[in-house]
Amino acid sequence: MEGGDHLAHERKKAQFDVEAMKIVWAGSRHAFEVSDRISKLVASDPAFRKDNRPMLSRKELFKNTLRKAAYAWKRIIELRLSEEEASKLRFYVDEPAFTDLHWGMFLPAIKGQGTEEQQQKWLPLAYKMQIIGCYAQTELGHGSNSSKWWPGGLGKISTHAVVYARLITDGQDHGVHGFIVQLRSLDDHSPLPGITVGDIGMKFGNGAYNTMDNGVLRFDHVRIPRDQMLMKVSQVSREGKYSQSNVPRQLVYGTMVFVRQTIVADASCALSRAVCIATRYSAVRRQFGSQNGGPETQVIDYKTQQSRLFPLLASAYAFRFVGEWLKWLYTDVTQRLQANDFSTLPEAHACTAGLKSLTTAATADGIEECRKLCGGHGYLCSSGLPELFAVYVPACTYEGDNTVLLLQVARFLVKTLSQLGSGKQPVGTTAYMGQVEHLMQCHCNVQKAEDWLKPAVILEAFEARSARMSVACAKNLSKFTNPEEGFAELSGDLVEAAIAHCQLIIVSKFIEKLQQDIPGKGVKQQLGVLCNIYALFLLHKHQGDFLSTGCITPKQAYLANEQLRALYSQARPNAIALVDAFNYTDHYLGSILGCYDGNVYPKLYEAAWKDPLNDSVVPDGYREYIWPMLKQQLRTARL
Ligand SMILES: CCCCCCCC/C=C\CCCCC/C=C/C(=O)SCCNC(=O)CCNC(=O)[C@H](O)C(C)(C)COP(=O)(O)OP(=O)(O)OC[C@H]1O[C@@H](n2cnc3c(N)ncnc32)[C@H](O)[C@@H]1OP(=O)(O)O
Ligand SMILES: Cc1cc2nc3c(=O)[nH]c(=O)nc-3n(C[C@H](O)[C@H](O)[C@H](O)COP(=O)(O)OP(=O)(O)OC[C@H]3O[C@@H](n4cnc5c(N)ncnc54)[C@H](O)[C@@H]3O)c2cc1C
Repeated sequence: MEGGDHLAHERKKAQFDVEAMKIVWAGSRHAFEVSDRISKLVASDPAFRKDNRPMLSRKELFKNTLRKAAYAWKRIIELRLSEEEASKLRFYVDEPAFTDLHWGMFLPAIKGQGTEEQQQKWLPLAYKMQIIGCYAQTELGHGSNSSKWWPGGLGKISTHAVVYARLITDGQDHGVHGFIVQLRSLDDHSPLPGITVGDIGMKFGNGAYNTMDNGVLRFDHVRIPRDQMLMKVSQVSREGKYSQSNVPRQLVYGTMVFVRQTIVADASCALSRAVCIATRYSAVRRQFGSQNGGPETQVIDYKTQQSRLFPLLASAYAFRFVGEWLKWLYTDVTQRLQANDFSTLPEAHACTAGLKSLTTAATADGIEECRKLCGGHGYLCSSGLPELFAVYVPACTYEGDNTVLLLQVARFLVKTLSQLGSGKQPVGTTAYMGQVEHLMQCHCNVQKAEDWLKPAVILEAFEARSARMSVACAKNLSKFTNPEEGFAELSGDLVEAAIAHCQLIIVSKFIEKLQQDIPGKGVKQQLGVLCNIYALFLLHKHQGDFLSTGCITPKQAYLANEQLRALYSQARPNAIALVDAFNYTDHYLGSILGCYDGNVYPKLYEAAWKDPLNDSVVPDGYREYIWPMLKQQLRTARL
């Protein structure tokens, strides 16, 4: 079948209002309209073409990124785009670039840690891109005194950086502080005296993250003017005297709380993109299994395909909603900080760190699973999945290695439990710890599979599992005379307790979302199915935790799996419409397998001929290497 909508029959099966779901996914009608308009603007502009990326050399690739970034900036100015629209435009251009760090970390670091005066001086320059900045924290080796290594945008483009370094005055070390440092001349871009700077080299995957100039930086007797130390948290006077404002020192790391929150939202984008590709292709692809000469089975109808794909679809929605909530939490903590209320900072840190860890790990694994779900064609660059994986997978490492971040959550949990003894009632995401006595001995009362559809039943099982795992860690820790030694020894268990706590947060925020008024025929019902799939899939995957802590019985675990299978059947007719609700353009998806019309095979065939290897029938190198070999074989055969 040529042309037309090859997925039309699938779209007709939908049992809900897809247009209404698009608004839910976007977050609001306004967000949907902005996103829809800007994604189409980018998709229709040939300057933003991206299908040639895997074919380009590093130098060509990088120059191409600079061209796109400059052109994007020109369009932002010409069209007088708002900050929201400009950021959407960069998102849909879909190419990691120095601008991510300029807008995503350099500016927020100055806003969060600079004094009013410093903000007035630096922000206007940065907003107009008269200076370009990056965020330089990580070192080549351990410590904060070797060479900076990794910062994006540093290698070739940034004129300035927020550099994290130890502050020493009068021989006294005051720990790590942030400094604005000019790196390159604003006239000819050459490094300033005493500064060595360059790119750290090619990274994983062709194209992929190699559009970014991650860099190395060394200083040799470089003087930073005193007023370029970011002084909101602590100050050095003209006389060299060090003092601290009445705010927690942890605010120095505030930019990380902000960026981790954006990374959670980004996880839902990356995962939904992979899931959209795999779902559409699974409906297009047919394999054996037909009876009585009918059409072959669509692979999406195999239960095994559903049990791998639908939890990822549900996860994409779950991450979307927890990301929305995390944005609210971040806004709330920011407002409190402005009013000198620092009480919720530890929770905001634990939530952003833990959810960043969980969502990026699941998304990276999920993209790879989607590649496998597409069979052999998933391995082609034209499927879009190899590049998506290569670009995405460092999210498990940047902004804090995922294991290190879970250990931060574990510390927060242990501290919360230890404060129960002194009567401090936990609030927010740890409020359930207040019922620890009940959660330690409660029994799940599921008797039939449908009982697992009750939100209160699911919540109690997840709360009991998390509380019991944290309490077990706390009890074991108390056996050590040296707490740090105990923490190191038990770090494996602590990480698992942190995962249980963060999974509870995601499940509970999905359930809370369903308690809101959600307009649109059948929309809430479909989200209910996805919420249950997400929760029961986690329960099934981690049933060892639930069983070993005595939260559920083996029979109840069996019933949860039975209910999960029934939920997959309910999701099946809606699968294509649920991915259509992401409203992705074919340009953004960048995948032949995931194209909206499902006309996959002619497009794959056509794309193959565009590969540079097919420019000539006989390849370069034939005369030089193949022809002599063939002749040699001929002689050997004659002998
Ligand atoms: C940028 C673009 C954004 C857009 C994103 C969407 C699109 C994404 C796509 C592409 C863009 C990719 C961009 C990637 C950019 C990457 C940047 C980086 O990687 S920057 C470097 C980040 N580095 C880390 O995260 C290191 C991890 N380590 C830590 O976080 C450590 O905690 C530490 C901050 C280095 C401090 O270590 P230290 O040993 O000194 O102290 P700790 O014991 O860990 O902590 C002491 C107390 O402080 C509390 N704490 C720690 N961190 C924070 C924080 N951030 N906020 C608040 N509080 C914090 C900790 O809990 C301890 O508290 P107590 O126990 O004492 O109460
Ligand atoms: C693509 C990319 C972009 C980046 N961009 C930036 C940027 O713009 N600016 C910037 O400053 N940095 C950037 N980084 C650096 C990034 O933040 C660090 O790589 C990250 O924080 C991890 O630190 P590390 O590389 O030192 O890993 P390590 O800490 O050396 O980790 C190595 C291993 O040790 C384990 N480990 C480490 N510490 C502990 C512990 N305490 N307990 C148990 N296990 C532990 C980890 O789990 C990991 O398995 C970027 C990195 C990447 C890959």
